[in-house]
Amino acid sequence: MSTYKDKDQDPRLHGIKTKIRVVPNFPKFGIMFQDITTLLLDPKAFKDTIDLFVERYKGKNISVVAGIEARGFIFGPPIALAIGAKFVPLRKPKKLPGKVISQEYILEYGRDCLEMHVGAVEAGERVLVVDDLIATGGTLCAAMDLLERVGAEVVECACVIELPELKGRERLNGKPLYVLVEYFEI
Ligand SMILES: O=P(O)(O)OC[C@H]1O[C@H](OP(=O)(O)OP(=O)(O)O)[C@H](O)[C@@H]1O
Ligand SMILES: Nc1ncnc2[nH]cnc12
Repeated sequence: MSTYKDKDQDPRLHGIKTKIRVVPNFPKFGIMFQDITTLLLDPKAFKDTIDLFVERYKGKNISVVAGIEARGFIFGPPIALAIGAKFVPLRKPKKLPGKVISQEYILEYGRDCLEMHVGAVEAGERVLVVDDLIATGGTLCAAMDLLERVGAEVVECACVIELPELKGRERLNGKPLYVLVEYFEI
């Protein structure tokens, strides 16, 4: 049996999790793909998602929301606008036109890399890192490494979904992670 478990009792969380479609065996056999495109089709559930993050981060003196390509680009910008922060895209290789710093990371199979424009984030800035999902945690780790290399302070990582069985949270070296829903395969 697979299921989502509520993080807390906020009734908006139930609506959000019912809108996430789980697609078995995509993109390969054995993966239970968490499809957030169905959440985006429901304006209330999408707005509730953004509102929950905004309620948590408003007034926390965060000047940067860093969103991870691709799905962090969906949730990050509305959060940034609502809390009065700038949005900084962390992109896959060779997409950003300016001077970049790069951080490689290990995936379950193979390697990938994230890049950030030099000068987009300054030393001492307080940053929220946003993505749709944490699985093994490799992507969020690379994002935090990039930001910390330029002297920024990562306040927290925020994701819509966590796959706790993959233990990604343990790879974050104690950095706080806030998620709205957890998905368990058993
Ligand atoms: O915790 P991890 O094991 O690192 O996995 C999480 C990452 O995987 C997915 O992105 P993906 O790499 O599939 O890229 P995409 O959003 O460009 O499709 C997801 O959107 C996260 O960014
Ligand atoms: N199960 C999953 N669903 C969606 N995106 C993912 N990225 C890594 N694992 C994933």
